[in-house]
Amino acid sequence: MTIPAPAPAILAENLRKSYRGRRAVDGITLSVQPGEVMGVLGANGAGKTTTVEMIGGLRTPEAGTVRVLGLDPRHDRGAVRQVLGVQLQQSYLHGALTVAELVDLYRSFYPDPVPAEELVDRVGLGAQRRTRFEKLSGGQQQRVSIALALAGRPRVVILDELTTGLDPRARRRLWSLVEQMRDDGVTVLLVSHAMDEVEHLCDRLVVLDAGRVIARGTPGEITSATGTPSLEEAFLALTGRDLDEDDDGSTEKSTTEAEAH
Ligand SMILES: Nc1ncnc2c1ncn2[C@@H]1O[C@H](COP(=O)(O)OP(=O)(O)OP(=O)(O)O)[C@@H](O)[C@H]1O
Repeated sequence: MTIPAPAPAILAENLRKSYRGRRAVDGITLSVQPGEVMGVLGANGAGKTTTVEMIGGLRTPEAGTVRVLGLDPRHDRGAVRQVLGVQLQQSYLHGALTVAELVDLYRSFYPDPVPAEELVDRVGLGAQRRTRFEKLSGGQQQRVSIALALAGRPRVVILDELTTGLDPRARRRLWSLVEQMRDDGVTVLLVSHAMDEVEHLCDRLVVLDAGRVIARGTPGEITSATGTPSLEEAFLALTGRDLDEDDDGSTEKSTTEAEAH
């Protein structure tokens, strides 16, 4: 007897989105299995944030479908909010509120939230509980937005640029947090620029370039498919640019899918 594969925790098919007539996301399909940590890697402007915002129901796709645990984030908003936690790149949080007030506010959205103290301690902000959000450092603000994404015990989490701008100790702390999520069976979609982060945390990844998936697989599968010794060199070989270079869509590039499996 064959055991059927579990339904994907995230399924996005043929997503498209343009801004002022220019395609930012051009037919992206990805699926993430329950409990998997999936990386979304790409240079600046490759379409990573637009993709995960569509998956999170924060942006409306021009075409394509999204399901999170079988739910449509745009039509089943209430139900999706109970199972999905989103940490966004830009923070829309109210600067005058303290960490404790923000945590209390977000906890109030859920029937069985994580206790406030545990949430704040998990991201290492116990000492900043009474500090206003606007007075925190960039890294501390990022950690608040992660704590808020975890407030409702989500089964699926989207993390956009988890550790950008953080010092090495803060990065390691957040990596442990993601490892803990994985141990708890949480599905994670992780947008990143950082090769070491993706290699360390992700079971599989998609590489985006100019709004398309140009490679997918485990970090090992992608490096061996490109015949390169490291993920960084695989990325260079696939895109012809390094991760700090902007993707302004004006350069010529391969649009062939280098599927690693
Ligand atoms: N609100 C917007 N209005 C107009 N253009 C946008 C908007 N958001 C994104 N874009 C453009 O769409 C393209 C993809 O942007 P997106 O933010 O999705 O890429 P990204 O891979 O997340 O980049 P980064 O790593 O810099 O965050 C870029 O060319 C960007 O300039």
